[in-house]
Amino acid sequence: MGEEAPEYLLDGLDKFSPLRCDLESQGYQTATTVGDKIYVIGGSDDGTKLSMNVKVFDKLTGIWSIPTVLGTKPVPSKGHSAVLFNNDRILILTRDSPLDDCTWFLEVSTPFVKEKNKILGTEVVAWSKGVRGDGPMPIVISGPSGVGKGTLISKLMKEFPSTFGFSVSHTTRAPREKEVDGVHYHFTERSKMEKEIMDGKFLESALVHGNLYGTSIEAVEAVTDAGKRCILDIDVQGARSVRSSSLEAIFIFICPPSFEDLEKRLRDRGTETEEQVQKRLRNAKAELDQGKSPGLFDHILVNDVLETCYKNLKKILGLDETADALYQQSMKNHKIPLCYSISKTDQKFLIHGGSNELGAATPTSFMLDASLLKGGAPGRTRGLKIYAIDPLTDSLNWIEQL
Ligand SMILES: Nc1nc2c(ncn2[C@@H]2O[C@H](COP(=O)(O)OP(=O)(O)O)[C@@H](O)[C@H]2O)c(=O)[nH]1
Ligand SMILES: Nc1ncnc2c1ncn2[C@@H]1O[C@H](COP(=O)(O)OP(=O)(O)O)[C@@H](O)[C@H]1O
Repeated sequence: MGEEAPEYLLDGLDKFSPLRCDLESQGYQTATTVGDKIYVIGGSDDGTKLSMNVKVFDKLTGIWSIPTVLGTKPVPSKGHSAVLFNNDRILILTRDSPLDDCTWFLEVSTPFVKEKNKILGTEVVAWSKGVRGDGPMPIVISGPSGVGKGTLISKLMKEFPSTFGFSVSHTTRAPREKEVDGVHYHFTERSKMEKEIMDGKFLESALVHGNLYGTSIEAVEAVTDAGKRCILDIDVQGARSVRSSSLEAIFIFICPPSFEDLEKRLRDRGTETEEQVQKRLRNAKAELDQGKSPGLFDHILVNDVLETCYKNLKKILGLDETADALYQQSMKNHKIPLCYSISKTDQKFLIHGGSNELGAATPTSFMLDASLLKGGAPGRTRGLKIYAIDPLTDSLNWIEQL
């Protein structure tokens, strides 16, 4: 049978009891030891719900520090459990939370965190939300200026408004006439954006046609937090950066039927000066070459007749969402109980919610299978499986895979 998971509550901090009292009074809840460090998580915001702030105690130096926290932390809950997982991240299970919002990972020494650590020169931790199965992967769409990326994305968002969400990039270029700040782009100052890039807030950034463009981690998370599948419209350099990051995505490159068509579309759009058009056409040649780089794009679509290209795009994205909608519903209907015990066997966790007061067929115990995890910060941690346990037999008899 499985080992009992240690109680990663503040009891682990006996040695530092004055600090422990202080931490308790501030609402800190769990302390997890990873190597020479203790990660203390919690914090009270309004007295009823507990927040997810992080403090780190270095056992070697005896110094507490507040790390740089990347990614969006879980919303305040009525409490949480913390269990070390794979020695590089802490599994956080929030109490009294719907199944689609209960599993989080605080990454403390994953490759992403180590890289950011090196760049920023400070202690870094990163939040990543756990999602079941493969989850819908973000979609990266690239292609030269004027090829029709925006047009295709708008069609998709219009036809499937609750399925897709657009990752709103930051840019230092000036807004076009009909562009709205925060909707099409976050229009920003160069120095401000450069500082935010240095602070690790961006998933990727690139200089394109003389301006700085970039995808913030927050932009991608805002879409996934809304339960939508994220679409990124970024240039080939950005696609390359995302490809080499730990964010798993589907990469699609859009080509024009001919260079002449591209030029005509760009001019007819009428949003650029002649000088800018010339620059974009010059860059288009290199982009079209790079689009063919082996292993970079999963799919190449020619946007000749718009409707045909759109149909092919939908085919690639496998737009049968019925099964997913049913699944999402069941994830919302089931909840991790307020009180539970948690035990761990290899990479599986048994969350035992005790007796079911209603005596009804509502599961209060669950099994979380984390043996096939992939991804992680700066994106979601995918591959989780959650099973509800039959409350009538209270045995390891999975009634359904949620
Ligand atoms: N790397 C990167 N490229 C971006 C981002 N946002 C937009 N782009 C790319 O920047 C280029 C110029 O975009 P834009 O100024 O809107 O012009 P348009 O493509 O002609 O409509 C396009 O190739 C976009 O795909 C971003 O966040 N990161
Ligand atoms: N298949 C197509 N045939 C003809 N014109 C198109 C097609 N797709 C897009 N367009 C037009 O080309 C111009 C550029 O498209 P847009 O979506 O802005 O490109 P991008 O976002 O790639 O820069 C727009 O005026 C758009 O209406």
